[in-house]
Order: sequence, then C-alpha cells, then structure tokens
Amino acid sequence: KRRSNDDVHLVPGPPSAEGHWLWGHERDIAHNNVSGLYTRWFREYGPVVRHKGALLHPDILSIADPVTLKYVLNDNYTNFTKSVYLRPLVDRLMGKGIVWAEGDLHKRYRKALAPAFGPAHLREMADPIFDMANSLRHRLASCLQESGGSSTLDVNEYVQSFALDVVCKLQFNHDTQGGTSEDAKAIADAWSDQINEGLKSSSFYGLLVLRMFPSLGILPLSYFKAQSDIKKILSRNSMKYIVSNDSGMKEEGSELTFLALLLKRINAKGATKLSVIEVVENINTLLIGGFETTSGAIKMCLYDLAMNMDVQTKLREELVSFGREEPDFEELLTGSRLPYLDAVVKESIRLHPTGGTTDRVATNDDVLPLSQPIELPSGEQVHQIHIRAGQLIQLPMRAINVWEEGERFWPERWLNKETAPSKLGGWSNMSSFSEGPRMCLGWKLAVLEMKIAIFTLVKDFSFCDTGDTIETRISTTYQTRVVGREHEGAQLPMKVSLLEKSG
Ligand code: HEM
Repeated sequence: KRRSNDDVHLVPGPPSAEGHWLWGHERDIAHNNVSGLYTRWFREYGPVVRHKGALLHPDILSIADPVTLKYVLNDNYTNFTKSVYLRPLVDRLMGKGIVWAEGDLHKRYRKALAPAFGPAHLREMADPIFDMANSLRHRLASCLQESGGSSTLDVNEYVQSFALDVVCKLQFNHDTQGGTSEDAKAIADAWSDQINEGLKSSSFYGLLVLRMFPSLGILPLSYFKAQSDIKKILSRNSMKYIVSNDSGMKEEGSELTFLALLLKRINAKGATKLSVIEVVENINTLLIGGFETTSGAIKMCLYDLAMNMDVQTKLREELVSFGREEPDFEELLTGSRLPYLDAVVKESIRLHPTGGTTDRVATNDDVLPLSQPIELPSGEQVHQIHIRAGQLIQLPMRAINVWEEGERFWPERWLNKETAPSKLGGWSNMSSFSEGPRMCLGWKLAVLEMKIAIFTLVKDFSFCDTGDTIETRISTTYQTRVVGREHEGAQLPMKVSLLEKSG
C-alpha cells in the first residue's frame, strides 16, 4: 500500500540484493568509514538515494540535494522531526533539552538559550579559552620534554581534556585543572565508556532493535547503561552547582556562565521561563553538545595537518609571522588576519563534520522538491518526490559536504570565491552545523575554540602521521580507531614533537 501511495520506490539507489535480507543496507553503512557508502551512492545514483532499511523497515531516503535539504531543514522544518532512533538516544545521554525537543518546546528552549551564544558573551569567552589552550600547551610540552622532545601520543586524550576544560569553565566557571578534577574525570571516563560501547557491533544491532521496539530502551544492556550513566553524572553535577547556589557568576554582567544565564530564566516571566529540571536538562545538553563535537573537530584538524605536512608548514608560517601572542576575537572569527588558519579549519570541518550524521522523519505526507529531476529508466522525469508520513530521511553530513566539492583536503579552495563551496545552506555552505531554525546553536563558539586550539598548538608542536591506518566510525559522534587494534577503542595516535624555539 505504502509503495503505491508514494514516489519513494522511483528514487534510484543500490540494488536490494546488495543489502542483507535482515539488516538491509544499514549494516554496511555502519561497517564502512563515516559516510563512505553514502558518498559512493550519491556519485552513482545522484543526490537523493533510496536504500533498504534493517528489520523490514520501509526504504530510507538519503539526501545531499541542496534544494531538498533546505526544504527539510528550513522551509518546512516543522514537518520533520528527529526519529524514534535518535530522540531516545539523545534523552538517554543528556535528557530532554533543546536537542531532544520538538515544536513549541524547541522554540521556547531556543529563545531561552540563544543569548548565551550572542556576540557579547562570545567575546568574553575568548580569553578563558586561550588560557586553557595555553595550559594544554604546557601539559603537552612537559610530557614531551620527559621523552626527549618527541613521542607518539593519543591526541584524542589531550584534546578531549582541553574541550572539557573549556566547557566546564563556560558552564559553571569550574576549573577542571586540565581534566584532572574529580568532576571532569567522572565525565571523561563515563564518556569514553559509552563511546567504546557504541563502537561494538552489538550496539549497532541494539539500536536497530530499539528503533522497532522503543520501549526496550529500559533493558539493562551495557550500551544503554553507559549512556544513562553519563546523564546521571551530568545531572548530579549540574544539581550540585544549582543547590549550592554557585552558578559561577562573580558579579552581575561579568563572566556570565551558561548556568547563570539559564538560572535567570527560572524567575523569568513568559515564554522563556524554565523550570529547574529544564535548566538541568539543557545544561547537560550544552555540556555534551559542546564537549565531544568540538574535541572531535580539533583532533581531526590535527590529523588532516599530520597527513598533509605541506599544509601544516604553510599554516605554521602564517601563525609565526602573525606578530602578536594572540589574535583577538574578531580576527579569529572573521579570519581577516589569519586567512590560512580560517581556510584550514573550514576545510577540516567540511571533511569531518563531527556531528556525524542526523535524521528526520516526516510527521505528515509531504512533497520533496529537487534541484534536478530524477530520470527513470523509461526516460520519464520525476521533478518532486511524494512521501508519506513516517518516511525516514538520513542526512549524512560528510557525504553531503563532499558530494559536489570532493574529498581532497585542500584548504586553498576557501581562499578563492570561485573554488569555495557555494551551493549548500548553513555556515560557509556546509552541512556540518546543519541549517535553518535547528542549526547548531554553538557553531561560533566551536569555530572560536577550534581556531584558538590550532593556533596555540601548531605554533609550538609538529604533528606527524604514525603510519597506522585510521578508520572513522559513528559512536554518538565521529570517532577514530586504529585498524588492527580496534579492541583498544577510540584513539588517534600521532607523533608529536616539540619545536625547537619553545624548548
Ligand atoms: C565542531 C563542533 C560542532 C559541530 C560539528 C556541531 C554540529 C551540530 C549539528 C549538525 C547540529 C544539528 C543536529 C540536528 O538538528 O540533527 C547541532 C545542534 C546543536 N548544537 Fe552543535 N555542533 C558543534 C559544537 C557545538 C557547541 C560548542 C555547542 C554548545 C556549547 C553546540 C550546541 C548545539 C545545540 C544546543 C544544538 C541544538 C540546536 C537546536 O536543535 O535548535 N554545538 N550541532
């Protein structure tokens, strides 16, 4: 009945026979590098692709067409919610905050949270972020000095401690002392447990079964338990600051923490009023949303530089010749004085959108517009796709970004209007932070943090490839591990050396 009522069956895609009878194409997607299969399919079949779902799930649509994306994420976004696969996962990890919310609740949260990311507040964040980047630089330098100036390190670990440092400082004005405080250790350990659980094949099957039977989320499986543990730790942490009335705010108007800003909403009147529980769930959301994604982006940028030493050298020359210890907020955000740093960061975010992939489900029947018609074998052209309520749509961000622009790491593309991406919506015509009314709220902070970290680290250290083959997988977000040493879990080894001038 479904097939006769919509156009999904007309959309081209990989043959059903290529997919597993029970797991469809979804198992192959999960067992390939992030977005790897989607990239191949978009090239082969065009920017809208149909593939087979697991466990007899109706066919799934995956989209890279800019016109269709704009329709789903922007023009008619209220008709497309996150799926029963994604929302419970978000709830288990961080609660029913802004990432989980839909409809009016989402609008209310967005209005309440947006001021935390306004320009005035962001400007105040740059100095503390530089302080934490310098403390990371010292930690790394002293570790390398102990081993003669050079060593193979899991860059993941160092960058994660920095990102956690930053987010705890901005949330609560809590100093994690380079990730060594009790609170920071509890969060980091619980986080890496759930990432490593998520990398196991069992979690892939577990999540698909859960998509079919959402109520099974209460089963005591280790992956689900690891996710709930994170939420418990985060909520306990947030409540501690709320109950002790220590929001980290020193005085009105100065160093406003996220928590202080949100606590003001408890006494607010009207649409932006929040309850204590709503504050906790949103603070948890900002902590996780701001921690893992940004640390992933910094680590992947260092990896890109390690794999492209000519780019690393060219970038270092720009940073060293900058002339001052630190660029200011505007110089960082606009890239005006550091154009190559800006290009490197954009190129890395294009190739490694650390949010990984996201999805949407149509709540009502709808018609998807296309930028180019689909040509059927009969020669007939399909100019739009009728879909039914319940249609699942995948948005594989990496494949979307590389579909027209290519997979080569080439920062120079951003230095010229002719070669810079221009077709997609979202920041710098990329899907990495999504687009429309649900676009990433923290994108400016993420870019600021990334640039500060890369600026500070690349001036003083060199990052080289170890020769290990690195594979990328999604476990909540974009993860890396070493082929042949998958059992060691998420990691990103690199040979890091202290450059002479700072020795
Ligand atoms: C490189 C780092 C980051 C990336 C790649 C990233 C990516 C994304 C993406 C793709 C979404 C949309 C997800 C969807 O709708 O399905 C999103 C939403 C969101 N992000 Fe980020 N993010 C990053 C950093 C941050 C930071 C630093 C924060 C805040 C501290 C943050 C807070 C949020 C919030 C609150 C939302 C929900 C927005 C809404 O639904 O209205 N993100 N992010």
